[in-house]
Amino acid sequence: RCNLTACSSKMHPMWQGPLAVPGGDRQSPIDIVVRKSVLDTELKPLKTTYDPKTCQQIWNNGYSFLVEYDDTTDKNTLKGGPLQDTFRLCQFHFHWGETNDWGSEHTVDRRLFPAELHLVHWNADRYSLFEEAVMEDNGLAVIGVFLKVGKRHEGLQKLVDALPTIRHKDSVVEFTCFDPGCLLPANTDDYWTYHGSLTTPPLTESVTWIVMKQHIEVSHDQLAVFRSLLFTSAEEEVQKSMVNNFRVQQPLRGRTVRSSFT
Ligand SMILES: NS(=O)(=O)c1ccc(C(=O)O)c(S(=O)(=O)NCCc2ccccc2)c1
Ligand SMILES: [Zn+2]
Repeated sequence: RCNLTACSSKMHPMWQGPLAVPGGDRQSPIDIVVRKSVLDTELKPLKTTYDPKTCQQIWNNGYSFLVEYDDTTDKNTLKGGPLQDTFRLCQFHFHWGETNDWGSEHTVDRRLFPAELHLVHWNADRYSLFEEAVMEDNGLAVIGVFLKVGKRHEGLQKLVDALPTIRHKDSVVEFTCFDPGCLLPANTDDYWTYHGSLTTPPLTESVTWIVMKQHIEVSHDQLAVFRSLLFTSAEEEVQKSMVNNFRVQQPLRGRTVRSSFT
């Protein structure tokens, strides 16, 4: 519901995105230069409430795979942190590389991670639909969590087991009882936050980004299953592995990245 793919571009998956984006001075992702981030003591701890029963489906949109939630009630909310309003979870998805050497969208002091999780929320205090919020200043709040290769993530396995059933673009399967909270790191009090954009078309500058300092660990094998997905639909003759579905870092353009920790 919250994901009518805005447009699937034929260009290489590593989004360059349209060169001239309206405004274009708050694009994402960015490199987070730790020593240039500014401690903001007003930043509160994040408050997330997620109800696993509102998980609806998992699908391959030809760019990533999305796990979608019922966002017609306030069952899955994000509050606090840098946010003034209550935001509702619409979906979460990942970005990853063809090898463990790269794959994340944000970097920390130029350090790349093998993958990055994005939990997409929209401002339900000000807007009635995701589609409205996505076009508005601060209409969205996305939590970013870096993935590192290490021990197997038990909570992720249910999702990994569903991926072979959505190998091709536009395939959807019912997916229920999944708690997105299990994908957050133990410490959600330490994060960086800045004003940016979607990293996929329409690249709208409507996102308050909240990037977790602490990463989560997944196993090599779990990440390998991400790479078994395809960008292409079943009918296409040439099948292309879904890898490197990240956008390159964008200029900071004078923005300040705030930190909730020293
Ligand atoms: N990396 S990111 O968090 O910026 C992001 C990536 C993918 C998508 C997506 O919908 O595919 C999304 S989305 O769920 O926000 N949808 C954006 C496309 C869209 C625009 C307007 C209406 C519906 C969908 C966000
Ligand atoms: Zn994303």
